[in-house]
Amino acid sequence: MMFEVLKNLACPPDEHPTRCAVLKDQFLKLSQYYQLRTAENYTVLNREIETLLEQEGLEEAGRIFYFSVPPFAYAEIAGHINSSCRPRPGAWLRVVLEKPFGHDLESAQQLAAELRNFFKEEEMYRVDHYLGKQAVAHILPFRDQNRQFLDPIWNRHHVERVEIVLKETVDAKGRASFYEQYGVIRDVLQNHLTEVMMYLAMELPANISSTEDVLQHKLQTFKSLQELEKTSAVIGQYQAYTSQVQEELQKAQNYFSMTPTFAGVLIHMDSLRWEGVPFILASGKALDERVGYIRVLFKNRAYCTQSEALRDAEHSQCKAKQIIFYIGHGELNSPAVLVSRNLFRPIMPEGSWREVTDHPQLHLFGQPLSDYYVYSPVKERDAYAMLISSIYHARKDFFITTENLLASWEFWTPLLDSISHQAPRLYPGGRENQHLLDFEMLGQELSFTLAEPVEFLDTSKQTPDDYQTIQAKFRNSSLVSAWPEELVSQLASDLEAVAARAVARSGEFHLALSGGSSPVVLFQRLAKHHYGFPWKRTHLWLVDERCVPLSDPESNFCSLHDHLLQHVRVPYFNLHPMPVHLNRRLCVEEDQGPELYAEEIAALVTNASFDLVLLGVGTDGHTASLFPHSSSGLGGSQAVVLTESPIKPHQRMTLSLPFINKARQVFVLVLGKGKHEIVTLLSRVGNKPKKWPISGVRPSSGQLVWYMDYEALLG
Ligand SMILES: NC(=O)C1=CN([C@@H]2O[C@H](COP(=O)(O)OP(=O)(O)OC[C@H]3O[C@@H](n4cnc5c(N)ncnc54)[C@H](O)[C@@H]3O)[C@@H](O)[C@H]2O)C=CC1
Ligand SMILES: O=C1C[C@@H](O)[C@H](O)[C@@H](COP(=O)(O)O)O1
Repeated sequence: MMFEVLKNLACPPDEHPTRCAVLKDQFLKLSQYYQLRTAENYTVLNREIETLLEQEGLEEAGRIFYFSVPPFAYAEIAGHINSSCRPRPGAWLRVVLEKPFGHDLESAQQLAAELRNFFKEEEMYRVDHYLGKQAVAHILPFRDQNRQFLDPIWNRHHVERVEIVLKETVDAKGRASFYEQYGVIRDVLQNHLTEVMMYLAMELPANISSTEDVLQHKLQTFKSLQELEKTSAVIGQYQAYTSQVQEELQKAQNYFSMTPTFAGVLIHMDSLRWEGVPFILASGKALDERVGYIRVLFKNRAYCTQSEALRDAEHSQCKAKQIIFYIGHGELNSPAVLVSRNLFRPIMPEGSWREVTDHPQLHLFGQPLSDYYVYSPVKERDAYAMLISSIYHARKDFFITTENLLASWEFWTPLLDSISHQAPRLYPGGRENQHLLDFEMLGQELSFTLAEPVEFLDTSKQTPDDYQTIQAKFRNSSLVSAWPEELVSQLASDLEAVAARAVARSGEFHLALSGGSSPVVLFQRLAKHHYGFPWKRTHLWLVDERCVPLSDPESNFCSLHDHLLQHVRVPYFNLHPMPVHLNRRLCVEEDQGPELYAEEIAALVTNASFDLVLLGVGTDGHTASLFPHSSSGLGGSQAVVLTESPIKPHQRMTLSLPFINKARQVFVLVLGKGKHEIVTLLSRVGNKPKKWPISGVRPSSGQLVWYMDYEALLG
């Protein structure tokens, strides 16, 4: 058995064959093979270690246990080590764990909790082998040693974008049982590429050798990551994957895997340094080349007057400016750090990195190699060799702590959930992929640049007579129905048309908007597709508000700000948030917030009649913050009232039903299967606002239009 293992062991490429044979021999002498199944097996192992130490007259420094076992076995093995195999007091214990460390936040928390029962944090070494790769391990030292050059430019004013990429030519053949449960985001992006991103984006600690400081700065960066939406990612799957899964997992011929083998994800950060800078993470199997790199591309604002022929070719300010940490493989076929010559000459540690000056006729990222200062390691080292040596030296810099791990899962899990039923784009694999997987950024969203070719379309996704918008009646009012994207696009266009008519008529447009999740897609659509919208003439009012500070993420105004206002130019004096936060108190009756809002409306809106009110519907039939059996707002003469919601946050401020009914137009947006039941019920009931407040929405002299997607309408 040991000989079999040894046959497959290789020494580093620069090790002389004779010395390699000696090393293997030594390794064999020091190795013993035990099968560890029962608690007794571990007790025997412990006894034998102690006997051996005694025989050799050695004092034990410590023990390393390397868990090269599936994660389901972790807890059991950890328990045995803890109870029977800990070294004597004074000697250390180090356990090495390999990913996967969970599947999502919940499973990672569970695994972490199980391990915590047996090991202290400092005893655990969670491996992310990318942190052992030389180019990655050099990011922080590079940033540290080149502070003088980087300080002014390592920020949103100078960085155009950051790309962190791991492309592979291999596919998942032979590993389907693992890969099918994980996919590329869990396999590569959640760990390797995220860790690299942290090294690039974190604030640099004064002392980069302080593991604790590095960790704290990393955690701070995790906090600044903007939440990922479904539209933050594009996913693909190589065509042969499903048949490999069918074969390896003995699945039926009609089994289709939804596991992505390729993903591109767009990440933004809410930090002073990085706000607005796109971080693009991409990885995939069965791609055209094997390469890993990190590319920081700087903005180029120079205009060069002289013709190209007369410019200093290497240092011209008109050339692209970039810093590349080349992880390996690809055209260079070795790790490297490259800095555009028109940026600065980097300071590199002499003993471990050397400058490469004989440039082959290579082009890297659009530039000849001679345009860069190029450095490569003096001695190439395997990532695992570096990590294992760190374990011996108790250096924890390159390992993943529990906090770090959970912060990463917390960030990725919502995206993983939101795309779990999304069909990945199929790609043929290798060079044949051509431009199929190219993607582009549009604001906060990513999309493939090419439309999906017909031969790859998954017919199960096609919808009957789709993409047509149905015009019909619902509760005797106009109904527009379509698939969600078309519906929202129609609603946004109709809204712009209403705005244009109102501005033509009166010079201004008074629009009252609801909160909650449904209008968010509309806000995003308006922000990104309606550049002719008369925002300067638009007054924005709130239909309802939660009694929280306006900066609270629960606040409707905050959501309106994040998804719409920050992208368009509405004069600030045309913004009318509800006064829920007065005298440092939230919705206190004596503060008379509702009365103040009603006065503001009366002062600015002709006849106190909004041009357009946008509403939604809750599954219980509530609309605005008017809930079933509410004691206020369903009748009476008040324009604005305080109400109680059955769900948190309970206190609300809302326009009243009679006041909503004064509007010139009311649009009701209803999205999703979850609303089908209430829609069916509403199609049958009359005017019963006490039971179902939405049923009382009947503008007295205005128009009501329902915008419902097919799932809400047809289930
Ligand atoms: N970095 C990566 O992408 C991947 C890492 N891994 C990790 O690499 C390691 C090895 O993976 P594979 O060789 O594919 O795993 P495997 O499923 O082939 O199992 C490895 C060994 O664990 C032993 N084992 C299973 N249950 C055990 C138990 N209760 N007690 C003691 N031994 C037990 C098996 O006998 C086998 O020798 C694991 O830690 C795994 O999580 C696995 C796949 C991908
Ligand atoms: O951790 C992983 C997941 C695997 O799917 C992937 O093939 C490897 C790539 O690592 P490397 O060959 O070192 O670039 O890493």
